[in-house]
Amino acid sequence: MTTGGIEAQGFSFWYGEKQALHEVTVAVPPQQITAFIGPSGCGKSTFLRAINRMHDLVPGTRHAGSILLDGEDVHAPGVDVVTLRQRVGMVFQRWNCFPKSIYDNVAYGPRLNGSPTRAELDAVVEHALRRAALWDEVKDRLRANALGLSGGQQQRLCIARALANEPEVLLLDEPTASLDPIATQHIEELLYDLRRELTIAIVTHNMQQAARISDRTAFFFLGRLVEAGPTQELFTSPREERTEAYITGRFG
Ligand SMILES: Nc1ncnc2c1ncn2[C@@H]1O[C@H](COP(=O)(O)OP(=O)(O)OP(=O)(O)O)[C@@H](O)[C@H]1O
Repeated sequence: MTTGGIEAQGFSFWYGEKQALHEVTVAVPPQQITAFIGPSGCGKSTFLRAINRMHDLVPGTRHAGSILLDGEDVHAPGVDVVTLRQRVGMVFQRWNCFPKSIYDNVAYGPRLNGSPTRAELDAVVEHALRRAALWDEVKDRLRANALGLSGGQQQRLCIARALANEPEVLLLDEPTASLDPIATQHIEELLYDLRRELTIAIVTHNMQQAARISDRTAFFFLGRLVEAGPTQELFTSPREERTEAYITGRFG
């Protein structure tokens, strides 16, 4: 049985000559939310994107070490990147809905992956929208253009689009940074519920958010993982001086 557990082992990453990550070793356990925090430019997004190989298309990048998904190296030869990205969904700060109907946004992945019947597709779309806590708001206008939804609704639609592929892992890169507090709260509640079924990793600049929703927190600084552990422990009794300085606002 697959669980979606992730383990990075001595993972380093370069953009050309620039080394962005230095031997990161960290676990992202299943059925939990893991938050990646740290000052700007410390490598959080680089690490998140490496998990589903978003860098494959960036020329001049390379890595060393490994990132294991269910014990298998995501960079191993023979790994099918399309399948990997179905298993590991990604949501960005700036929601990126397609200029299509709400229905077609969610149906996009399942249509790409097979030839579902209309009834099957209807069921997948409804299930994904329900899981993303959006169904009640859009069920009467599934044919309307997604770009007419509010920012918070579009972000939940992007989550529904990822969920329609039945991923094991959901990666979110500052998903609420462009949202107002109410829309942010909706997303946080949604992630909190989804964590029972998925492995969730979230990059956030908002330490209150990390403290509110995550089970574990990993603190990055200058491309290195400084420390990782249960969120409450990390925030109340960090082991490292640099972690304490960051969470108490002394830098960053
Ligand atoms: N495409 C790229 N080409 C070259 N360097 C890059 C590229 N993307 C990121 N970097 C560099 O890699 C380092 C890590 O960046 P990354 O975006 O992972 O940090 P971050 O912690 O997510 O920052 P932020 O919180 O500001 O998003 C930075 O020095 C950044 O300038």
